[in-house]
Amino acid sequence: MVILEAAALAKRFGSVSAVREVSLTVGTGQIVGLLGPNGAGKSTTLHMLLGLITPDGGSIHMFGLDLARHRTEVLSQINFAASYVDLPGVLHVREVLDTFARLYGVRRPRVRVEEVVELLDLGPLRRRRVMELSSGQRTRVQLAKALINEPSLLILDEPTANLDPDAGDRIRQLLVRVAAESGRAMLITSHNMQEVERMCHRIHFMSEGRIVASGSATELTDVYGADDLEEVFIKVARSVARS
Ligand SMILES: Nc1ncnc2c1ncn2[C@@H]1O[C@H](COP(=O)(O)OP(=O)(O)OP(=O)(O)O)[C@@H](O)[C@H]1O
Repeated sequence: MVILEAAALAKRFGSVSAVREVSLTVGTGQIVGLLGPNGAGKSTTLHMLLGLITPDGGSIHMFGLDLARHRTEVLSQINFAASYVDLPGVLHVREVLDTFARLYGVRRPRVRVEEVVELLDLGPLRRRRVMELSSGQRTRVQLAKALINEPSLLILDEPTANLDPDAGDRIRQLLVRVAAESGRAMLITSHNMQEVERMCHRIHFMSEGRIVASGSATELTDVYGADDLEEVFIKVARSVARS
C-alpha cells in the first residue's frame, strides 16, 4: 500500500532552485533512501513532506490524503528525527518522552514511553537531563521520540550521524526490524553508503535539486558498473557535475 506519494515537488529559495520536479513514493514496510551531495536538496524535500515549509509546486499525499488540506490528520500519523532538532535540554529523558506522548495524544502514554525506552536502550538515561547527554545518546532519545506515536511513516534525516559503529549498527537493525514487523514506512537521508545499502529497499540519488538516479542498491551498482553504492555515489555526483 502506498503511504507517501510526492509528485513534482519544487522549492526555490530566492535564486536557488533547491528542489525541482521531485517525485517519489514510499509503501508500507518500505525503507526508501534519499542520497546526494551536500546541498542536493534532501533536507528541503523532507521539510516539505513534514509540512515545515510549503512547496512552490507539486503535491504531497500521505495515506491517500492531501497534506495541504488534511494537515493535522496526516501529521499525527508521521514522525521525524534529525540531530539538528533540539529537544528541551532542561527536561529529563523520561519527561521529554512523556511530553511528546501527550502532545501526540498517545493512548496509554506511560506504557508507550516504557516501550520506547526499552527499544532504544534508554533505561540508564531515564533520569538524566537532555543537556547532559552525549550527541549519540541524544540521537537515541530523538529516535525514541520519533517512534512514540507509532507512526505509519517515519522521516529520518541522517538517523545514525552521531552514533559510534556499534550503536549505529544496533539502530540500523532496530529500524529494519521495526519496518518489517510493524509495516512502518521510512524515508531516510544518509551519507553512510553501507548503511543505505543495508537498510534501503529503494534509493533515489538527488543532485542540484533533482532525482537523477533511482533503484535498489543492486540495480544501481549494476547500471553504473560499480562495486558498491559508494562508487555509484561518486560516479553519479561527478557525472552530474561535468554535465
Ligand atoms: N532556508 C533556506 N534559505 C536559503 N537557501 C536554502 C535554505 N534551505 C536550504 N537552502 C539551499 O537549498 C539547497 C538545498 O539545501 P538542502 O539543505 O536541502 O540540501 P541537503 O541535500 O540536505 O544537503 P546536506 O547533505 O548538506 O544536508 C542548498 O543550496 C541550500 O543552500
